[in-house]
Amino acid sequence: MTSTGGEWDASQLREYPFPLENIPRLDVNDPEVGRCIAQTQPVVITGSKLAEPALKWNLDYLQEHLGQCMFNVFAAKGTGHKFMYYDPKKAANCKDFEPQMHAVDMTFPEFVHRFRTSKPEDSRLYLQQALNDTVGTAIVDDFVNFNWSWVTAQQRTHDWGPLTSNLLLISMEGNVTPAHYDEQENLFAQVQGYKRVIMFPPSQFGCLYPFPVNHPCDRQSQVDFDNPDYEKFPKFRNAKGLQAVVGPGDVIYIPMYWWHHIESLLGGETVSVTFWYKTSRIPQTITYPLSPQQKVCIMRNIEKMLGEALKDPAEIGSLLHTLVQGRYPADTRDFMSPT
Ligand SMILES: O=C(O)CCC(=O)C(=O)O
Ligand SMILES: [Fe+2]
Repeated sequence: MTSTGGEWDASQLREYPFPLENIPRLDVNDPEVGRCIAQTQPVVITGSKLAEPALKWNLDYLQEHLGQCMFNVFAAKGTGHKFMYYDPKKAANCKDFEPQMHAVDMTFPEFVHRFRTSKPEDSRLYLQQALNDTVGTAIVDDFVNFNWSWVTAQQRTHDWGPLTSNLLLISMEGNVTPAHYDEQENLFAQVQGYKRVIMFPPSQFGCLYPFPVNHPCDRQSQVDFDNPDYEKFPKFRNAKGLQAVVGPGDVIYIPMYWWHHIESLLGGETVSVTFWYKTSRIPQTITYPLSPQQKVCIMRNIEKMLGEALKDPAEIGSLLHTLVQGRYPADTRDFMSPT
């Protein structure tokens, strides 16, 4: 992959053991964009002007225009660079769980000060704050001037549900959001700096070994991409990804249930804004075989149902093993194909 304008170079990209192909990069007026979204295939969209008023959102501008509210900031554990999300509500399910980051909420000027004076031995920071009406009037003015007509047309064309939130992400260079999938459609607008996005389709669920649904790290891969444990996660050898580098003005479509790993490249802070939409309504006719997305949804529901039925998440694994071992090999076609 090469940089289009020389703003980043390939030496900044971390090295991983899996093969990568490029995500298509298309102009907003290219009809192929609509086809990619309709087929839930990732695509980088240029020229949409989705978050154009935010292209000036560097730290100085934001400090001047953001309100005095407290912001959600995460600090990575130790000197680590990974920001693995976890659900504090599920932490009670795992007595030995040790989060890899913790929340350190602060005002924006405090964040900027810590950001600018940070030394290599300090914890890295990552601000992840929902854009709402407490963020200051100048920012609300910019927000109102986003290209809502384009994004709402996408929502309508693809029969998505309501917009649920816009997350403002301000990252230090070199921070990594490890591979995970979300349960919403995402038009992710890059406004400052460059991010590398690596994605894997939902069909690679088995290669990426997500944590159990009742674990605080639900939806996150258990595989450490920097040091994969192939004994524990042998199918990670079969993982094959797609990648793109997004810069100011680019929008990348991250379809629901698609795995994504995101690195902030070197060159100062990176700023992004997400547009998360609920997925489309249940189709009136279901076609078989089901899609990999539908199968992920079924697996999640089975895990949730077992958790509720057993009233103890620790019992789910042994029940599932008893259900499968010696009974259901990976391919049951030999003895279960209908005539
Ligand atoms: O940009 C990042 O670091 C993470 C963003 C992400 O996971 C998302 O938008 O769903
Ligand atoms: Fe995500």
